Amino acid sequence: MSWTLSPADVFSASPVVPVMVVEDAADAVPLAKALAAGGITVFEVTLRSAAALDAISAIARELPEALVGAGTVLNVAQYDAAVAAGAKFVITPGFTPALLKHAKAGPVPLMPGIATPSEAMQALELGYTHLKFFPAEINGGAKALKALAGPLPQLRFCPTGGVSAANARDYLAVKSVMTVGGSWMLPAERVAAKDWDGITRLAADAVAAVKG
Ligand SMILES: O=C(O)C(=O)C[C@H](O)[C@H](O)COP(=O)(O)O
Repeated sequence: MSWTLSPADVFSASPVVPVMVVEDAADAVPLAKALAAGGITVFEVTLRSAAALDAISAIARELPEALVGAGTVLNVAQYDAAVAAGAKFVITPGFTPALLKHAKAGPVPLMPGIATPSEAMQALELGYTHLKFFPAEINGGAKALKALAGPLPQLRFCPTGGVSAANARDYLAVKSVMTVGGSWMLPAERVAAKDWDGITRLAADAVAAVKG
């Protein structure tokens, strides 16, 4: 692999990764700046909106010291598009062998989503050790992840999906968990209202919550 960054660099850059859905590309930079003011400088922009690639480009350009990545990447074309837009890492909800083989030869790290031991083993077999546990809470939460990670100590995880200020520390207490992902610090209604100060407060609260 000739990735410019290691997955460990990404997972260790912040104890919490905000999962962003950006509907209007003009919101991308103010939203990223609001999160940065709250102490979070790693961003996962999901490719679930038409504005996502423009949002990634804008954040990469305006906040060069931050780490902006793409989420919800489902196939090789989206991996390539995310890289072209300036994504420094890629996260997926699940994986296909084709996508993992493609990303291995690509320039930026990919962290595949898994939910079962067999999926974790397949990802490991394909050379991937830093994985997203998704959807985390509905699959049994921190207890389930601890049990899953037990026989796979070489793996590291970012649980995402249902993570909140209330349970983030339970996940981070699991030895294999390096960071958690979630959208709780940027509720859609606050983004729609351009309540950047409110989002800064929620981001600061999230950082305080994960640190305990
Ligand atoms: O699209 C992806 O790749 C995802 O990561 C799915 C969800 O957007 C995150 O899991 C956030 O989930 P919540 O924090 O529960 O809102």
